[in-house]
Amino acid sequence: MNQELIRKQQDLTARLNRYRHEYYNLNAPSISDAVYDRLFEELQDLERQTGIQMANSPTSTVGYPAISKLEKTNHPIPLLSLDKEKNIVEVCRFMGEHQVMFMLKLDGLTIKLTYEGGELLEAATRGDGEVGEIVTHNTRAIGGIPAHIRYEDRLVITGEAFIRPSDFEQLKASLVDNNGETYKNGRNLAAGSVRLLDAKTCMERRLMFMPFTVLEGFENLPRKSERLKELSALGFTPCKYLVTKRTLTQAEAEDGIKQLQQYARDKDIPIDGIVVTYNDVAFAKSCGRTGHHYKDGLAFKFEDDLFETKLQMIEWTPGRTGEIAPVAVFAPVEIDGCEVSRASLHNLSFIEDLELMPGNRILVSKRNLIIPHVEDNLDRGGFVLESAYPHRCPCCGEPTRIHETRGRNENGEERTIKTLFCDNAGCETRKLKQFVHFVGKKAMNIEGLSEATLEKLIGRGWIHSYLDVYRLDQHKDELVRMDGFGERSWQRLWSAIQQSRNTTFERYVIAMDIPMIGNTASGVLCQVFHGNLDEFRDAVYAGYDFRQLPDFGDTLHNNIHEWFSKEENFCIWEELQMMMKIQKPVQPVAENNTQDNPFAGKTIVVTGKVEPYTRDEMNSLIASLGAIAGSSVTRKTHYLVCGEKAGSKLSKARELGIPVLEPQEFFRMAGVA
Ligand SMILES: NC(=O)c1ccc[n+]([C@@H]2O[C@H](COP(=O)([O-])OP(=O)(O)OC[C@H]3O[C@@H](n4cnc5c(N)ncnc54)[C@H](O)[C@@H]3O)[C@@H](O)[C@H]2O)c1
Ligand SMILES: [Zn+2]
Repeated sequence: MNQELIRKQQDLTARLNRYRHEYYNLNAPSISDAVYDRLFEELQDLERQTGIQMANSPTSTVGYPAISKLEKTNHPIPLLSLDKEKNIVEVCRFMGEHQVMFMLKLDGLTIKLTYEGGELLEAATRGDGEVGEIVTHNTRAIGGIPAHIRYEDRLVITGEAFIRPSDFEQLKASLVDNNGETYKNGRNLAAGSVRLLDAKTCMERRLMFMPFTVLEGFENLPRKSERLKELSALGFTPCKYLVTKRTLTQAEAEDGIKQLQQYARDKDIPIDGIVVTYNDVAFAKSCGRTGHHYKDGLAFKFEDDLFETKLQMIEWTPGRTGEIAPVAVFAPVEIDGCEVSRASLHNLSFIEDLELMPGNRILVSKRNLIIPHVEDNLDRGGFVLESAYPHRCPCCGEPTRIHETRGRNENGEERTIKTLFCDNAGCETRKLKQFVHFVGKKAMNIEGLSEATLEKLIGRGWIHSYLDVYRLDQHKDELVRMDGFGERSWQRLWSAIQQSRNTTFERYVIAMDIPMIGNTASGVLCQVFHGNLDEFRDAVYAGYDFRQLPDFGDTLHNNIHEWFSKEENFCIWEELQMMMKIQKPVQPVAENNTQDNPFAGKTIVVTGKVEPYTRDEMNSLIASLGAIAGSSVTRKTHYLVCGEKAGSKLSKARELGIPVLEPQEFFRMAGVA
């Protein structure tokens, strides 16, 4: 047993160290802070049980050794982390009768500033607490750092460089991290920016600095809060804090925390907790330290939304493409007042990565407060892929197959993704789901054909193919005698079926269920092929390259060609059309326009405000010119129409050498001015 615990401890130490490298050096973490913190606690537990602590354990070291081209500097007074606490009762116990400061726990990157003779000598990051990186060159690019101060003695302060949440929202649209992905949060962007070699780029990141501790200087003042307050007069903006005047009740402590949280929201300051620290400098010093933190303070972290539970089983259900989707079934947990006991596991690779087996303790969250998600497995080890999935389809019993595709995982990294398939075209569940899609709102839109009704109709053998839906009247007599069905239901259903014959290019294409062709893609196809299904089909057989269309890539291109290459698909495509009346596209292509305007067949992207038009109106105008309205600037874009307050699309177009048109010029060329 002990051996097993030690193995687990070593695995977890190695994993957490990998996460630290991603977080501190690459500024691109692959797991959330909440999950990191839970694994950290798990490791602390294991260390207590085994009585062993590795020299490189994250529980006894700070940050991570920095690897970068930046020069290094020593911290004679080590810069440590903070002990974490989620329980307010523990926070009150920690405070005891001491005077404490409640402070914002700023969420950015810690910087230490050293001044001598009133001049800024050096700015450095925390690094591993003993050795940090010199980032003095970037101080001019960070708001809130005075270069000269009216204080002649040596002054050393620590504080946080951060990006305001509202600034981050704007910046993230145009920036990517080390992996070429958009930044997940402002802390990663702030950390990446402070450590840039080039101050000019750093300047664009709108960083702010707020000091929270005076390490050296103002030695005559006995309290931390007094020393911090002095910094205001020198031109700094100290971190917001409250000082206790007497011992607080739990309710008062909670109230203080709420006040600070509200303050941070109002002032647009990013925080990930509240710091509680003894105010008396001499007493604080006497508290000592561990390898990880000083004992004079702690970080109260807001209750995260991770829930520990036990995985009971993995349920597998075939869908309409034949893909068999895994769902985790776990012991119910209450999240935001709802009981949750199931979460999608996406695919086989997701299960493999988490090494999930029934009986494991797992961490579950609700992402964006809606979708339950399995974040991590606390009991890894002993996983065997072969026993993780059913070798026969749970619906039809035919052998399953593992399908491998190149794709991206949750963090956007490219990798092989394994999915489980049932290839049996007659597999009942699969067929049922296909029909559900076929009659759905975006496809043929037949009201009254619920999944339950479809299941009955398929079960009685009345519908095998889509065509059978339109021949249901052959079974009318039996149908009206079916449970819960009657003459009136039949009339309603039959009239809905008849109405659905009057349909559009887009609906028809969606109903055919070509993988990944939904609303947007079918809309583009409708425009390009003038709402004409035959024109589209002919183009496919003539080898049309769909990659030239906006937002179409290799996958969509291949999906279309693959779909049409199957004879049974082609038959349905042709036969079903005979039962349909395809309406002309809503935006009729202005024939005379297409001939003599230069935009026919071109892809046009609009950015910024083009008064007095809304974006939708601009897109309709583009469509009426026989052109395609793209949503992002790529190499396939022909023109960018650039209105007021243009953003990153403009720089992208310039980078790619794509012609940029002023709105007036665009209207003139289009002949609508
Ligand atoms: N997602 C990941 O992969 C990953 C990896 C490593 C670390 N992390 C996150 O980082 C945390 C540990 O990192 P850490 O030790 O760098 O930071 P921390 O979250 O433990 O906080 C300690 C730091 O907070 C700063 N701070 C901000 N405001 C302060 C104030 N008012 N007073 C004092 N200090 C203040 C200080 O620099 C201090 O060093 C973890 O809890 C986790 O959330 C995440
Ligand atoms: Zn099957």
